[in-house]
Amino acid sequence: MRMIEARGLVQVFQTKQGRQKVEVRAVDGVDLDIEEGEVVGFLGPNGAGKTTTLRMLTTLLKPTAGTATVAGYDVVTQSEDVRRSIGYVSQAGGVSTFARAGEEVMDHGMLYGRTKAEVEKRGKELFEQLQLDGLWERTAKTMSGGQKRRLDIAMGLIHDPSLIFLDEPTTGLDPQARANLWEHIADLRKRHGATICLTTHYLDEADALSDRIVIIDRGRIVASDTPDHLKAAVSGDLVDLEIADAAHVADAAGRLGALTEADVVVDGNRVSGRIPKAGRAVPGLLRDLDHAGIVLDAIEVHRPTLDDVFLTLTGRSLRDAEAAPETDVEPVAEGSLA
Ligand SMILES: Nc1ncnc2c1ncn2[C@@H]1O[C@H](COP(=O)(O)OP(=O)(O)OP(=O)(O)O)[C@@H](O)[C@H]1O
Repeated sequence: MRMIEARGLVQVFQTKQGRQKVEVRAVDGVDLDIEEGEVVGFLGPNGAGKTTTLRMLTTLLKPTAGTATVAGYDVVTQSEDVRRSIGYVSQAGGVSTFARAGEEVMDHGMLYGRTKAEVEKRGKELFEQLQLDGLWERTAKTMSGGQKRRLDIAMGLIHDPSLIFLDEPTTGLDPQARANLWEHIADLRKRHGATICLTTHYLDEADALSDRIVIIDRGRIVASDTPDHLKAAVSGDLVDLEIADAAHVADAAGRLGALTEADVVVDGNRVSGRIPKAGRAVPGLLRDLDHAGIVLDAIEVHRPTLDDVFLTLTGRSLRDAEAAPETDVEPVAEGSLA
């Protein structure tokens, strides 16, 4: 079953910049098809439009233009049905600081029409699966960042949704808590066959969790494929040679250059270049260098990263795009359905 189908989704915010009214096209024509059981990571720099896309798909924001069905229901005309079918964990999280964790999760489940007995059973299962055992009676105020985030996820799952939206699930967590949460997210799919959409600006997170990565930049989808295909399609592997004798550097650069259409970079005794399928090409290169009497001090081969992919697609590195200053805008209106 197709869980998400979006065509031409657009979100325009009316904002003020000083006295002037300006329009921000936060999402600018997004088409998207997501099948049941897929884990899809939306990757892009701050302000790319990831959260806004998610808010339209979760019915929190009415699209300015375009259409979308989620779990088979239209996000505008059947928003109640969409909401019943999905779990949504926002960037800010949904748990209040002072309520007892177990009670709050149960209350949330009962909002979806589940009985007290059902939500208690399901809630306790989730606490165990998400390593929150012992915290049922505790308030979120006394929990660590990682525990709070896992509690947010328990809230998002209490009504057994088959489609889950996680907005930046691990932002602000330390590396260990992030790795732990990744395991839980991977487990959700394994145990429940859930379809998961998550947004992130962490390359390693998108890579580790997603079957498919949707790269978003300036409100548009610039690529959508498996992490391996994305990396293979847009850039070769980086081969970095350190030449023992400086007199051989130019010769080595020529031999590496014969394997690639990309530029070869020479820096002192180091020669590097991107070549497609390095695993296959490097043995031949080493034999060639050896026959020519060129001795290497070192060789390193790096698979392309998602940052290389982003750079090839947009001309900017994800890190530079993140660092770009945000325009200071004040929202005037948004087409909220809530
Ligand atoms: N309510 C709003 N009013 C005006 N502009 C908005 C509003 N919400 C978002 N924007 C703008 O829309 C653009 C997309 O924002 P969005 O939050 O969707 O990006 P994002 O990719 O999720 O980034 P982040 O990783 O920072 O959450 C940004 O330029 C943002 O400033």
